[in-house]
Amino acid sequence: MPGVVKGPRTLYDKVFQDHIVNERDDGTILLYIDRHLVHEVTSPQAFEGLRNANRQVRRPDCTLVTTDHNVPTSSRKNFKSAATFIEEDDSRLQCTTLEDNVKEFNLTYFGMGDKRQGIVHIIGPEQGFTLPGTTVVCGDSHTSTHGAFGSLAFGIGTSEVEHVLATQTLITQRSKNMRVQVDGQLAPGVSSKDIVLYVIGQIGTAGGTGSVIEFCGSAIRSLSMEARMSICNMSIEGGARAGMIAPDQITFDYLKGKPLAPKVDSAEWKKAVAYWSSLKTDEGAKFDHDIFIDAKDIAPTVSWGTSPQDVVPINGVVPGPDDFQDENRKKACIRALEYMGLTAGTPMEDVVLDKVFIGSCTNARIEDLRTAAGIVKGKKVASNIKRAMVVPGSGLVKQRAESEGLDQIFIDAGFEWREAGCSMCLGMNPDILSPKERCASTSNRNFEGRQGAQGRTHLMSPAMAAACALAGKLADVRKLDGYQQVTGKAPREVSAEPEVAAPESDADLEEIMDLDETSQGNTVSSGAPTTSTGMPKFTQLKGLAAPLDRSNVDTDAIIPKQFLKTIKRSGLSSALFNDWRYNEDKSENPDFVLNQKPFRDAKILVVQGPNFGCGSSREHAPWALLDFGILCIIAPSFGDIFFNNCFKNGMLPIRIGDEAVLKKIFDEASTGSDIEVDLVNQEIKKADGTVLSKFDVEEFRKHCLVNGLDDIGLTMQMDDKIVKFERRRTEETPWLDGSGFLKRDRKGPVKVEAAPVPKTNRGEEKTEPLEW
Ligand SMILES: CC(C)[C@H](C(=O)O)[C@@H](O)C(=O)O
Ligand code: SF4
Repeated sequence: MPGVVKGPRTLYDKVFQDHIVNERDDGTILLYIDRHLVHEVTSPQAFEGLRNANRQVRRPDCTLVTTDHNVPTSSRKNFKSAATFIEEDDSRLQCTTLEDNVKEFNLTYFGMGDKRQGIVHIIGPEQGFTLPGTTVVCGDSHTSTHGAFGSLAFGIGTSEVEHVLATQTLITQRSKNMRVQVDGQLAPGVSSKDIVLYVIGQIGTAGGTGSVIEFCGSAIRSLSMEARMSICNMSIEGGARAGMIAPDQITFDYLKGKPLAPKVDSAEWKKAVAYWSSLKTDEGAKFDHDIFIDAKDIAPTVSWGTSPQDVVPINGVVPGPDDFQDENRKKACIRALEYMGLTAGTPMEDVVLDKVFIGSCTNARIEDLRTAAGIVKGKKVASNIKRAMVVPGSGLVKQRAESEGLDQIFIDAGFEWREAGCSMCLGMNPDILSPKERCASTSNRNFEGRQGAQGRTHLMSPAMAAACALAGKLADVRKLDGYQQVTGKAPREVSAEPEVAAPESDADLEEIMDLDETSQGNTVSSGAPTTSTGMPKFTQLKGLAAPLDRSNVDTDAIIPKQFLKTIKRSGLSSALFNDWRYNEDKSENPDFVLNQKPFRDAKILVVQGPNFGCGSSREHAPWALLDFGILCIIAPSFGDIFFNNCFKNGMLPIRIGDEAVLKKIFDEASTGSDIEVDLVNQEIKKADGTVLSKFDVEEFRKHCLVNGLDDIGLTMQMDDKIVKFERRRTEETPWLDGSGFLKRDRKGPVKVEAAPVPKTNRGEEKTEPLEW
């Protein structure tokens, strides 16, 4: 694990260091969190945990809540309340539970009746809630978006959401530093989405694992804030913990006039800009990994497979297994071609589409909509396209687009103009693909089943999606007349006036601020368990180990979206690996390992391919594994958030990097013999006691697992240190205490007394002391 940095520091080192409340000798750090965004999918169990332990939200003034994943994007003309508007029972319950929680815990909430409602990663920047140099978290993997402001922003699981709500801190470790430098001029037709797809194609979906990526270079500096957000948004698809871009004049100009940013030209603004300007990587700072990219090598890029690393230039062809050296990638390619219904060697431009989706937290900002509208203006969507949708990222983006007449351009061309939400990015709402439908999408994930069971997703930029809609197949935007006017802005000089969308005028904001902040009342009470479930001690585990020969197993595959609409942690076992475990007629797929005789009772999963649990932050993935009976996963590498989430649930993920050793364990597991995982001695053994491998585990995590400790209770014992940190924060960066509408009706930060006796998640009193 990287240690404290002496000498020149990176942007990440600086922001991280500025938020350390406490550091243990083993590198476990208590990190202060400035900004917490909350949505309906990953919060119900967290609020329930607070309620069960009689805890409050420590900083309502630093917490902003909205609803996005479940909301229908149909017209809200007759909207009265989420309770009456949302037809689907589980979706409605998740949204109304959120509304109950925001009322109970006194939080600021943009509900469906509020113009500021939208995708959580669109509304944070839009409101100036996201500011340079802050730590930003959300129970959502695309929190990385906010790193475009030079903040350290990352996704967390639901247990960590609860931890932040209760303590405004997180227990974490330092990440490695990775630099992706993109220099030169982007060619016309090439956008920031193409940059990030290209980068992921180069580094792979595990390329950034364990790292925070700093994006820099002249091509990045020339981008607007919205374009930068699209890049940082997808750093998670490159496996990184977060993506960051150093703040500059473009950032400051974007923030001017935003409701929650310091007032322009006030003393606070000047102080803030002086601090923000210091947030740059020092000359000579060390990066653990360095990637250099020449912007002119990037063409409009599209995905062909089921992982965001499966990309080619639009004028390329569908690759085949022979194009890959690595065995895991060869196997994954065969699977992906079959799933996507593609044949190696087919020109990408020959691939015929069914649907087009312009939306998501990657590309549903005003600039994205302007670009797409510029392409389709005066033209028509091809007749073979069954449905083309534009879904603005927030109510304010929608309002702005309508004031510019973009809605009419889209409607005239044959697009549907929708209300704000996540929509078809993952289809937790009514917007989904039917089986085998092929979609051009501006979203960020092309995993199996992501946009609908058996749906086929091709990722691309808004300009490209617009061009595809017109062509009815994958198309090269550069072949359309006049595309340069819309997409081919020459990169700006760094010092030039930024071409960012003008901030909302004060008059607009006044009107917006007068809107009712809390959504309409509802009467559905939470159905979450009233007692917490608890975390048994983990010392030794002996049992069957199921061998799984797959790489890049994403959390969408571990538990698909339709099962996330629960407000409980339990009962998810039947949903585990749903699309692999069951056939279309719901019968069991006999080829899937967990359906095979001995492995139905597996307690351990041994995964042969890398990057297990990549993608979404959904803690439902470890909950489903746990509910099935699997307490330990052995794999070459893991997605960072999933890895973390396991520990929070008393589960042990073990990294075995040595291929030969892993093969030995895999082969032993395949025989159906028991395997023993001895956490105390950090050994994996055969049933007869022969040691197959030693393994590493961080000391603090081991301590918590072995003793079944609840880290919220532990952290609350550190209240004096948190209070001291907050005092300093108020003095040095006063703009971070609640301001604007977040201050309304609040008399300063809420003070929470430290719990006298720490309790476990299950409410048992703990006796095990821990030295911080
Ligand atoms: C629901 C949420 C946990 C998830 C995420 O973490 O990314 C979702 O936003 C997604 O895009 O899959
Ligand atoms: S990735 Fe999609 S589902 Fe996830 S937050 Fe963004 S828009 Fe919503």
